[in-house]
Amino acid sequence: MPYVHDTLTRLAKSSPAQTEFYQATEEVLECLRPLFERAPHYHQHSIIERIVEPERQVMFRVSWVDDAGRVQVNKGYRVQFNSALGPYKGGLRFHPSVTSGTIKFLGFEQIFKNALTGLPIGGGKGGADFDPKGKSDNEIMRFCQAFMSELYRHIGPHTDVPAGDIGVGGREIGYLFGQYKRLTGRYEGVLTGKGLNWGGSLGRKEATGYGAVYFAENMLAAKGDALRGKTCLVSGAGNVAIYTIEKLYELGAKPVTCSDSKGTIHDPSGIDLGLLKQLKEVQRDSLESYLHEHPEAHYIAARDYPQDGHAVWRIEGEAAFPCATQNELTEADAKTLLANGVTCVSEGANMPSTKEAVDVFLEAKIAYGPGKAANAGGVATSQLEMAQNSSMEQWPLDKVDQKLKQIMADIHRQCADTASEFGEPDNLVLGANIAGFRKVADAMIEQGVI
Ligand SMILES: NC(=O)C1=CN([C@@H]2O[C@H](COP(=O)(O)OP(=O)(O)OC[C@H]3O[C@@H](n4cnc5c(N)ncnc54)[C@H](OP(=O)(O)O)[C@@H]3O)[C@@H](O)[C@H]2O)C=CC1
Ligand SMILES: O=C(O)CCC(=O)C(=O)O
Repeated sequence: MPYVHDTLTRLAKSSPAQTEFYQATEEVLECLRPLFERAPHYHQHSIIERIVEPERQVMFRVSWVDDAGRVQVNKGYRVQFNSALGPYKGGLRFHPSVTSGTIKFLGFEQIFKNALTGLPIGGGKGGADFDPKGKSDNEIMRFCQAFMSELYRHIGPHTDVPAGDIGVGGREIGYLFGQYKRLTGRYEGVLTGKGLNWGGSLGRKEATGYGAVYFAENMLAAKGDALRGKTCLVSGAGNVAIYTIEKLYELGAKPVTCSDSKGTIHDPSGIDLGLLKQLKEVQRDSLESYLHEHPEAHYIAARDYPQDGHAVWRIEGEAAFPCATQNELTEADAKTLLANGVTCVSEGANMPSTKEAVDVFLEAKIAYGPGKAANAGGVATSQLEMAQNSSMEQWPLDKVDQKLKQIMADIHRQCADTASEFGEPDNLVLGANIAGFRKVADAMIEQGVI
């Protein structure tokens, strides 16, 4: 299929050094080959050439004053990738590793993820190379205010609705919302993940992690299995990891690991969830402090990780939930997971498995849920927050959770049905990419050349 190859070659030339973006586009476009054979009209409308180009990208300077009175400067980004299905929707990431390529890969993934939810949301993403670690609350506030002082002119409840991602949680959304309100004079649903007494939705904080566990339960049910009684490996120790662990306990599984950027905790008796929340949500402390309360647990410092992978994936378990960051699970890790008896991998993070690791999972035909399907519960619940904001309601937790459960079951069904339609019933990567793409591509064709 020359145009898949040509598009990838052109991207590699026009977006040099954007390796994560290239990785994400290559996976999607390669999966679309069998669809293009059956439906040549997508090529006639140049859909893939259009879909890999963001509709709009803004890059801006963020200047702010630290506690010592020094002026600090960061780079800010918002990529408004595709609005065929609705207003741009996607989180903001504050992390020192952020580049324009990171934001583009996340925005590209978001297009298909949001389409899979079946809700009217387009794809976008943003962020900054700002490191929230070690900053005071006042410094975080001044940074967020400076960031929003530029971003506010590009967003709105019917245009583009940002939310959280790595380094952006309830505290940051609060400061960003306050500054938007001050600059525009409008109290409206321009961000999601808001505080519960000022427009937030019950269940949004928990939704990504809960959704990744619901997705795993759906994948296992299709194979006549369940999470109950399984030992589970979770990476990360942030929003997604914490609520993955919480839901695993609720469903009768035993999560035994978590990790942050400095190291991994392995607690064979099960992660102490209350302590994890205290350390990460309240104290913003390193995971090493877990040992003060649980000296019997094991701590593996990042410097002692295997050369070719991550410590979490070398521990024995039956189901795995990568919930930290991109490319955190290598080919060697994937092989170790299989050798240790893992039969289910559900990705809470975005693109956490390298391409080679994904190939290992697909080859083995285990229950493998790619991030754009398995972690879609977060953005889906953000859309439920938008719906509550526009009708000036707040729904009870039960209602939000029931909707989340249904959305995750529907996403699983769409991915599985589409995979079967294309002759690879176990390949949910193929299913997710084709099912998401078709919705966006059809809408783009119906809306004309824009
Ligand atoms: N929040 C959401 O609703 C959604 C998030 N996601 C994805 O889930 C993943 C986690 O996000 P979230 O939990 O919100 O973020 P948080 O900032 O709450 O937590 C991130 C966790 O991952 C660790 N981590 C981050 N970057 C690295 C790195 N480069 N190396 C090692 N560890 C790292 C952090 O360690 P430390 O504590 O040391 O910083 C932290 O424990 C991301 O891939 C995100 O894109 C996907 C869908 C929705
Ligand atoms: O809730 C949202 O709008 C976006 C969540 C997100 O960033 C993601 O799905 O990766």
